[in-house]
Amino acid sequence: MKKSSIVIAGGGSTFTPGIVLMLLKHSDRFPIRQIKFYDNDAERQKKIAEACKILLAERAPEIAFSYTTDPEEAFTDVDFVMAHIRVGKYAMREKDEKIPMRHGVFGQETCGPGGIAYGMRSIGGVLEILDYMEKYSPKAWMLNYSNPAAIVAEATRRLRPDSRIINICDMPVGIEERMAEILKLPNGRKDMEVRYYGLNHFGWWCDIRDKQGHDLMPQIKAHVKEHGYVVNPNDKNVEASWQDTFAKAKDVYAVDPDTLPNTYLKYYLYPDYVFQHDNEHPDHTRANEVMEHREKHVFAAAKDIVDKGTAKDCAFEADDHASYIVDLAEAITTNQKARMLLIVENNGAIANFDPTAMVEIPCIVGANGYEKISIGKIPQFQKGLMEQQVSVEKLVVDAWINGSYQKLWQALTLSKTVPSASVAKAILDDLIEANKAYWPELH
Ligand SMILES: NC(=O)c1ccc[n+]([C@@H]2O[C@H](COP(=O)([O-])OP(=O)(O)OC[C@H]3O[C@@H](n4cnc5c(N)ncnc54)[C@H](O)[C@@H]3O)[C@@H](O)[C@H]2O)c1
Ligand SMILES: O=P(O)(O)OC[C@H]1O[C@H](O[C@H]2[C@H](O)[C@@H](O)[C@@H](O)O[C@@H]2CO)[C@H](O)[C@@H](O)[C@@H]1O
Ligand SMILES: [Mn+2]
Repeated sequence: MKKSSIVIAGGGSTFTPGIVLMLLKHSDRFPIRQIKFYDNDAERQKKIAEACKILLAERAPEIAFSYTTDPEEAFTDVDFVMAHIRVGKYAMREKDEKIPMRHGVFGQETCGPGGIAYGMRSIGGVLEILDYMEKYSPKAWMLNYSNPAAIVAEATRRLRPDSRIINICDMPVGIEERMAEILKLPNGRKDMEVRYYGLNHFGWWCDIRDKQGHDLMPQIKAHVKEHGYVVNPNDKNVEASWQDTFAKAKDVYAVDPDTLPNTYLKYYLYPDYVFQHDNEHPDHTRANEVMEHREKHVFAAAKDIVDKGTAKDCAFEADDHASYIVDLAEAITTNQKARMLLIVENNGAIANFDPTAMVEIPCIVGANGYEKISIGKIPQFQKGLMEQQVSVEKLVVDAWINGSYQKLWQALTLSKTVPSASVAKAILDDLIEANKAYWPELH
């Protein structure tokens, strides 16, 4: 079987070790000849890369490994670019989450004003690495995790319509794993076949069946009605804020019991609850939790490997976040025709929704990319919510392309998470100040 060459863009990411371990774990179905890391922060990347260098030398010496900040070195001779950059890093995520709070609106990484600010930073960064890929490895595929995936996907649709980029998200993967646990399915989520529709971080399951075609929705709904997506309330491996999110799915589900919701809908259906909950500790948001936990844990594990000179018994862990990107790469490499949720241009897959919208729906993935599964007409409730949200995302891309203050004010004003045009303007003016080093100049 063909051996692939991969560059991980955002090599200094806290998720990089998990992806490397997942790649090694699945090397039988997706063999690799080369792994490279690319980042624009040499110091951050070096800490992760030097640890992964030791791990790979010990566990997979046949794989060529290198890391660089030089685009030509990074993007030459690759089959896949696995992209998970965070433009502005956690310092800017913290601002995305805290600035809206000053104005009575919740702050979040990818949703509401925080997601809009993040999108205005990410578009340039993702286009830059996509252009590097097309320059140095034009036949490669970019498998993009960089967030906010909805805005990044709309920007690449508009500005790089012919690019070989597939935008993905692992939130449905994580929720489906929980559904499978609720159902006690032996092979986890892979024992399910789902129909799902929406935008990224803004979607619903409308049909879930086992491989024999039996309807699994009633049993899952009965659980979610009582417990949300919480499986074990005492699971020490789940951070408290994530446990809250899984529990809140109960109230999100109550609004439309005909479907099962993505957890992110809580931000749009209960923005008041989220703000009140987060405003109990406005100086300590999710970004602070991630810096105190995941970032500290991953970089401490990397340092431990380098200090000891071995990755034996190291604390690096693979996670489901990584398996999805491997599934996608394998499906393309082996023309597997695997059924996967992707963020793709609608073009009629959802019959009564904007054909140019980037929607998250099941696709069949093979060597030439993907084919969309037809969803048909969606209900008025979801259609109305999605039309508002997709318009926000499109206005953000308009603002980025045209350097338009007016369009970005409209995007914030239109968001279901912002109460008025005056609050939107106050948040916008603060975000402009904080993002001077990252956003295009607005006029
Ligand atoms: N799509 C999904 O479902 C999903 C799931 C998890 C994480 N993510 C995303 O993955 C990304 C990484 O997350 P993280 O928490 O590990 O972030 P992180 O800050 O730990 O790592 C991001 C890396 O990207 C680098 N970077 C920033 N701008 C860059 C640029 N212009 N070019 C090259 N490198 C650049 C940074 O230096 C950093 O090393 C984020 O965008 C996050 O939102 C997406
Ligand atoms: O607050 P964070 O940085 O921990 O998570 C934000 C991301 O959350 C989702 O990804 C989760 C995924 O759903 C879960 O199964 C597990 O793999 O961890 C991931 C990262 O926590 C979401 O899909 C991403 O877009 C967010 O960036
Ligand atoms: Mn996601």
